[in-house]
Amino acid sequence: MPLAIETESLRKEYGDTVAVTGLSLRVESGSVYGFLGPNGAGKTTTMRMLTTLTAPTSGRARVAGASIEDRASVTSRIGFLPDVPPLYDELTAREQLRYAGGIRDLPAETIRERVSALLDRFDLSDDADRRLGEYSRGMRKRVGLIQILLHDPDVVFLDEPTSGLDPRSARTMRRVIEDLADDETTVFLSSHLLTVVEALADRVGVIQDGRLVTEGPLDAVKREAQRDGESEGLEAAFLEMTEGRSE
Ligand SMILES: Nc1ncnc2c1ncn2[C@@H]1O[C@H](COP(=O)(O)OP(=O)(O)OP(=O)(O)O)[C@@H](O)[C@H]1O
Repeated sequence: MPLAIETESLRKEYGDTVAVTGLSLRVESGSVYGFLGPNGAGKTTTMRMLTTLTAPTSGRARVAGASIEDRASVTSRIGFLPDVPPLYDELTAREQLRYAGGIRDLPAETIRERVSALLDRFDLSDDADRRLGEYSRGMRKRVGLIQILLHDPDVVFLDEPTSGLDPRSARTMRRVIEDLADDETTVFLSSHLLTVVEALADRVGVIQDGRLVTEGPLDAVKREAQRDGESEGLEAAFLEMTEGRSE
């Protein structure tokens, strides 16, 4: 299996704070990788390094076949949905998406077709000509997601994709993530919502205090937790593996 993401001893310092250290990860193409950790563990920093938004202090990484030092190659092959999607309140969803397609240098006809098709798929066609300032949080997440799918990326990074969504919108988001994986898109999914990761991920990594404390297929991580713990499930695994180390 080719690798969609490969990192070697990635480290990021902010002044005296070590946000991420010794991070070595391998994510297979077409898989869904769940990246779990409590607040401040280093999830966002990792995603920002892998999406070339911030440079590591040391270490190396390749994403979608290119080094993260080669910003243009990486960004042309990936999409990144941050926790709060970057949208212009004064634009309508359709205007925002056409603008985003233009930044990607997509042909106008491709933009028109893909924007319409994706608005339809995400149930936003009826609201496409309303201003984003009037959109709910869930609707904004969906527009943010369409925005990063316009150029048909090989790898998508989703930071807390279901946070703040009602159950119905969260279910839609989970279905979209499944569809992406079915289409061979690699999904790197960061969340502290264990249910999301448990439902979707092939492999999981648990990060705590900037370090990867466990990594592997979902079943193996669960088994590891069951050997030590009393209760079942990834939530128990997660709590076991993060709580013990924060003292
Ligand atoms: N720009 C920055 N300047 C200084 N410190 C930072 C910066 N970004 C992150 N940090 C610090 O790095 C550590 C990791 O933060 P990060 O945002 O990556 O964690 P996280 O796992 O994404 O947390 P959350 O779930 O709360 O978003 C924290 O101690 C944080 O305070």
